[in-house]
Amino acid sequence: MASLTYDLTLAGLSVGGAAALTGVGLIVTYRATGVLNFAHGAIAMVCAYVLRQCVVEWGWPLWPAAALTLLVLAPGLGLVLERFVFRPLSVLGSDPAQTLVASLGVFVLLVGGAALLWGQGARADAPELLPREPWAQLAVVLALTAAVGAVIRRGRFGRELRAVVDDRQLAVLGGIDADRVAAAGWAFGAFTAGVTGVLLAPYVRLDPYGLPLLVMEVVAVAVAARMRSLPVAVLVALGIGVAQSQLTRLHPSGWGEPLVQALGANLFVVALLVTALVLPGVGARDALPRAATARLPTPPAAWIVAVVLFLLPLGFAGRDLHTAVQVPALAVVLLSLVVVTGRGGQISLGQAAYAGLGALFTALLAAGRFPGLPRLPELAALAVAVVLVAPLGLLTGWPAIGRRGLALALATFAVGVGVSRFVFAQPYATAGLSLGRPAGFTGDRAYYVLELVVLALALLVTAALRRGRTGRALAAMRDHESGASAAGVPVPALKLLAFVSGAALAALGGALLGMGLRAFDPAAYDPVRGLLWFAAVVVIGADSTLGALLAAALLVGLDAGTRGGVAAALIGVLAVLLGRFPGGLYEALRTTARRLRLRRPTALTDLGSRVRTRVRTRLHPVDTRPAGTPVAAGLTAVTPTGPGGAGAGATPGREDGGRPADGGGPTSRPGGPGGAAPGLPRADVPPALPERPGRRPLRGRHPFGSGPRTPPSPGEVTAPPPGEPVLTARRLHVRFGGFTALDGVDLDVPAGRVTAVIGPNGAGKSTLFHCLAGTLHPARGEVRLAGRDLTRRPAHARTRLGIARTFQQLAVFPTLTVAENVRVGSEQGSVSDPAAVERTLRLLGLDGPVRALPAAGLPTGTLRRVELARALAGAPRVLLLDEPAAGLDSAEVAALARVLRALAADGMALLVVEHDLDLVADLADVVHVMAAGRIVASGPPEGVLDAVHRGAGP
Ligand SMILES: Nc1ncnc2c1ncn2[C@@H]1O[C@H](COP(=O)(O)OP(=O)(O)OP(=O)(O)O)[C@@H](O)[C@H]1O
Repeated sequence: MASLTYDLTLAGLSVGGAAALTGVGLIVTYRATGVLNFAHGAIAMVCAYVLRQCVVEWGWPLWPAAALTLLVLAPGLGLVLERFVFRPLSVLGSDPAQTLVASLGVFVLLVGGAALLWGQGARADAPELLPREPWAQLAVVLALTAAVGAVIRRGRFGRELRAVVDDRQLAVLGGIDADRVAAAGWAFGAFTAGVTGVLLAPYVRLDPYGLPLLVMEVVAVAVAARMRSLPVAVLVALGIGVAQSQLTRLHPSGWGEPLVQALGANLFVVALLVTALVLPGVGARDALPRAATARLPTPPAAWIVAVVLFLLPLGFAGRDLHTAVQVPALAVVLLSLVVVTGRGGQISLGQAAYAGLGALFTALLAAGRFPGLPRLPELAALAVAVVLVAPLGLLTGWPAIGRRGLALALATFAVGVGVSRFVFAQPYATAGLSLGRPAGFTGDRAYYVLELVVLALALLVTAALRRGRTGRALAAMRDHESGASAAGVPVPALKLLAFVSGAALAALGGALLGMGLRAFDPAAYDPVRGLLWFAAVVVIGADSTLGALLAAALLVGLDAGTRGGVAAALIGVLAVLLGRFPGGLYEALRTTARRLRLRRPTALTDLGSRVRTRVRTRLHPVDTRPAGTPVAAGLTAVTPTGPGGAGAGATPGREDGGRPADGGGPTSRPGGPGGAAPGLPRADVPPALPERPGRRPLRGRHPFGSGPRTPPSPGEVTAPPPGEPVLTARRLHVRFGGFTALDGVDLDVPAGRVTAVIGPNGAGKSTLFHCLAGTLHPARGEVRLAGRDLTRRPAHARTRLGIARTFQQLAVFPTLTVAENVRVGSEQGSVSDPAAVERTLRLLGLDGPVRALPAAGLPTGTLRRVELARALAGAPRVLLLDEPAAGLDSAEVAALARVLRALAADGMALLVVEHDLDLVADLADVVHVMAAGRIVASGPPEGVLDAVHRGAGP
């Protein structure tokens, strides 16, 4: 027994050593470049294949071949990837999620390339570099770890590496060559990948799909070490390796046996699930790259072409038709990614798991083997399977609530691998399972017709999820998650909806795929397929249904028409280049076509431009903008000016009757009383706003007056009269670790007043703001809206109850138009008033041509107005503004101040956190001064600001 323990420990150390090497390589690359290299396993596989090629095929001696593979090829591959893939991305200033897609692209490219070069079959003759007992391998691992640790801790390179990791830009300013550091990181990471591949290949299957996946399964080791500590990674790897091999000694009887066997073979996968789903995520702030989710309008002609192309196979016969049967099924699977990733902006690398579960459940139901359910005909089995798999979408939807970017990629990848290893690969679930086609559709042609019908239904579902209120809310969530929350979008519920509907669609497509092949084939739902499908949808245009159809046709058609692996290689190349063509392949083609058209003006385009110029002249009779001026900059000319419009002196007076209402005092700004400010509307007071002071707000009434009144819904908060606190905070305490950021703060935000909070950096203003907005929950204390306790309510719920906010860093939804941005705000608010959008657009001078423009690329001044309009469209009672003047010029600030004063005069409670004391003096009725987490002075602006100016304040 003792010798068995010893042997198993040795075997475990051997596996753990390879895993440790992977962990060390991943950590070094991540620390040097910020990239979690999903292609690590693929590099390992390529190196193993090259060594085998040299030794077995060409008969080279082992050690020179190994030296060439590990010391030249592997680091060279790393350098090439750094120079041609990842450095251009970092030069383009891309976000980390872009590099994630690129590294998936490299993975897919290398896997596809290997399949092309060496075929898809497994090789059992990989040369052994080191003896079978693990000591030599362990020595290599420990020596490498110690050397890397010493270099990082002591050498000059280590200092540079730490500087680059801490702050790349600062390091570059300090004279460090960050590219050199990144190149070294990539070269070393690729070297460790090569060593791992070469050491593992003789003991596992060497094939293009299996080995890379095996290597990536041990990513848990690096994640457990928080992508930092090399010793932790090595210890965790060795520990799991030994535990996994010791598990093989256990042989419980009954139902536990297959479970223990599965655990014994897959403990690294369990670790991956735990680290990805339970531990807090690494790199959790990255979103999906904008390029991957750009807005893609599809011309109707493209749809006609697609319909014709999808009908064509009905004229095929034999093998061609049999192959074509896979296309609609795969298209349905890819549509699931359009919903989850394209529209919802959520990374999902585990869709293959849902597709496979759809096929497996259908097969089990049709065979009468599904526990607790009778045998069902195929079509009924398909429908029930979809219903059963849909809630399993929570497996990835739930982690998505708190995770983004890399952390979400890892979580969804973990689910994909977990389902594959613990369900699809287990004989108890899949042994002897066949999957027939529905009666009446057994022939390929009839089955293809059935698939087309299902595809049409799936397209309708996808379209419904991408249009209207849900579609806009999903796009808002994709574009700016906290902005969407602030607009009242229930982000967690929406994420669950996206993943659940995505799982249902994937299950539907997966089951069709299985029926097409007349078998449940686990390999068809391998996690590597999940990565390939994700990359395919992203590169072709994630938010395009047509893109999904095209991707399906490409993936099936290319592999069938050429050698297996071509489609993967092509998708990989495109994913690697994704940073170069924003919006994906389809958008790149459209842009190129547009440019070509622009270069060759025709009589028709001349005529078109003349007509457009005439229309514009009529719309902008006094528009003297120079060519190229953004449309928004000319809005002043088309802004309607109703009673009280056109500015001068129209700003309502104050109840306090104190300071001049229109900036006439020493704090007044350029732009003048009522003067038109560029970028902000001349109509600084909305047409429907009251001109008399102190108008009392009406319950359920839109702040801009004349719109239809909606009766208050049950539970809706009633606004108190002006001057009375609407929003109150009592005894707020917030601690960050050992640091007290808020120390018993009390605050009242009264109706019809502008309340300002000022203070030095770090005083706690933003923390207080977050507590009021619901993005932070205080440890103690309470927040109430008109007496109603909101302390534990999330941000979107507070918005729905009447608290709107804007952000210091603009929170707009770039892929939505200006009008759609505002609609998102109106649709989630407590008062559902369709006219609110129009009135709000008019109020902020956004009702001209700019309303139809996507927000992306508009000037900051316009975007500030869009954000404010979005906040106002939900008819809030309280408006929280975080540094609203950030990024505006002084004329825009003056115009903004006029709008805000008008809102307060209409009864709204405004809270402004602001550094600009001139604006505070101009705008506020009450000023609170914060210092060290407390409110240290309060009062009217004159007294408080004078004290601050004299230095008596904090
Ligand atoms: N998430 C956090 N973790 C740790 N400390 C934090 C966190 N957020 C804020 N702090 C600390 O709490 C204190 C108050 O921060 P806060 O951002 O509220 O100040 P502020 O008055 O808004 O400053 P500024 O005007 O610079 O934005 C600061 O010392 C800040 O470093």
